[in-house]
Amino acid sequence: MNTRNPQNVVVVGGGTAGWMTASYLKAAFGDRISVTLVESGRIGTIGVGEATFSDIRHFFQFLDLKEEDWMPACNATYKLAVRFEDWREPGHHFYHPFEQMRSVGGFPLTDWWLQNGLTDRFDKDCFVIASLCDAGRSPRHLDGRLFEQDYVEGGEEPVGLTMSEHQGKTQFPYAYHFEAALLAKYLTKYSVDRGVRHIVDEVQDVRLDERGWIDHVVTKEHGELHGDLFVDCTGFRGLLINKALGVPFQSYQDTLPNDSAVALQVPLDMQARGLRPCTTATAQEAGWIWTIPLFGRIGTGYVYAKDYCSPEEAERTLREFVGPGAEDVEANHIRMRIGRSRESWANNCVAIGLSSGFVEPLESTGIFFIHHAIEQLVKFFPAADWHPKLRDMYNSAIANVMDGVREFLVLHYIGAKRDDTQYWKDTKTRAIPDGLAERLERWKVQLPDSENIFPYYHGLPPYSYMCILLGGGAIPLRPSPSLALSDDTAARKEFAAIRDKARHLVERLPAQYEYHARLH
Ligand SMILES: Cc1cc2nc3c(=O)[nH]c(=O)nc-3n(C[C@H](O)[C@H](O)[C@H](O)COP(=O)(O)OP(=O)(O)OC[C@H]3O[C@@H](n4cnc5c(N)ncnc54)[C@H](O)[C@@H]3O)c2cc1C
Ligand SMILES: N[C@@H](Cc1c[nH]c2cc(Cl)ccc12)C(=O)O
Repeated sequence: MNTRNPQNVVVVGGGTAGWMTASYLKAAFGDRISVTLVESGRIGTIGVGEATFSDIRHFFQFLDLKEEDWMPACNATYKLAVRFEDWREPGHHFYHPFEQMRSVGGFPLTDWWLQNGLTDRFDKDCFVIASLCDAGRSPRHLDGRLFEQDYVEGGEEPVGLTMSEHQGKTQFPYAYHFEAALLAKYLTKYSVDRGVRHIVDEVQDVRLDERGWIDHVVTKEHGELHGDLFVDCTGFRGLLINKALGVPFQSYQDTLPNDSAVALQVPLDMQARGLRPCTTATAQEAGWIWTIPLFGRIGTGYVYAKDYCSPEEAERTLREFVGPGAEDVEANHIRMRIGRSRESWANNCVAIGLSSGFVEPLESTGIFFIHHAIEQLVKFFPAADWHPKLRDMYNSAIANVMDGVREFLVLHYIGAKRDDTQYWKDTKTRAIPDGLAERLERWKVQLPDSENIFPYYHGLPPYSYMCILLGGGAIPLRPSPSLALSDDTAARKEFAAIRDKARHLVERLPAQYEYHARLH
């Protein structure tokens, strides 16, 4: 048995994963551990404009960072939803918002909507946020007050819980868009100020001891770096976990074929164009394009499967989609490794970020995976005996989160009615993950609920599944038969209350640009 006190942590990699890990570990354990972060000055990071889950606010709270400090430093904006365009048919859009589903008489409002909705827009009938997004509103008034929701700011939200403990309690109404490279820079200062040793150098070799545990890494200019716990944040390379320790990578490519992306950062006049308070995912012939509105620019990119589209074609499509403004901007072509390392923690190495795993950025889950992994690392942090059960529980939690998200993403493709190209036709006949086929049959007669979705914590509540099913339009759905026999007065009242509230808020809330122009 190993008896190495895991107090000296070496983080290899200085992307979002590396700096989020270093800063969080310091915030959690202070000077009771030492943290060294080594990052290459030559090998770049995957720093595109990024979108998050709302849970990321717990990360910032844990580090005691305030929106007014970190947001301007990272060109950050609020994200109220993901807007899906053209997934059902050209010109159609729907939202997946950060807003809890109301229920009436024990049935979700979407069930009542299937029975007898006010309009043909489930999202506008059931969520206030859909109207705020269509109208480009900010979730805060100019004096900083959050618009009134089931989540009441300054209320009773417990602090110090992990994301999984928060799930299902309240739903915070927004997440963020920010520039990942700027956040990494911001967290570098935070970490170094709190004692993280920062080394800019390249790791050239990883030396194992006789049991196959990492003894030290060898750098080009700083010699050997010894540690007890090594965190692999080297991105798609997986330098420690895959290359040195030989942990196999399990691809998700059979069910999620998108393996490439081309990205652009386009400076735009937001004052003239306005600022959408959501991420947009626009379906394309061989994938989809993300549009992430940052303050002063948009981050945009085409995610596609190279079996169906060449990089040149993808770049051309993206540039046409963006229109004027991107002519002088250089495109960043990225090959994505889709899937996960079979184990993210092996011996004394924990992989966090892209080295642990990645699914395409369709629901902005990359940073959520990182945040979740760090919380789990703190929860299962080893003692001197490195009890293998702690490692096993960590590995199960990470595998479940990724496998669950994979299912949710696959649903986007089989649930989308679009089938006008070979790419979209093939989305309807491709293999799907074990378990999903059976769940789909259930959802056709009963909308997703906590009992019939992927059975382990993976960040997504049942209502998220409802949005994708109702918005995509390919899967035939029906209301619970019981509703036809029930009095729908209360449901009608709820639909009317949502419509009135949305109208009231659209009139009173400032435009997203106006709010952010004050903040920045
Ligand atoms: C196209 C695309 C779009 C995405 N969009 C989103 C999104 O909207 N929302 C979201 O949450 N996530 C998104 N992600 C995921 C997100 O970008 C990553 O999860 C996040 O940036 C973390 O990356 P990382 O730190 O693991 O790796 P990287 O950013 O690749 O960083 C790797 C680090 O390792 C260092 N390194 C590598 N080798 C060595 C070596 N030998 N020695 C020393 N250092 C080394 C590099 O210098 C670098 O600092 C997206 C990813 C892709 C590919
Ligand atoms: N707990 C996550 C999950 C979530 C709930 N609603 C949404 C909406 C979107 Cl667009 C993504 C993610 C989510 C969270 O609150 O962030």
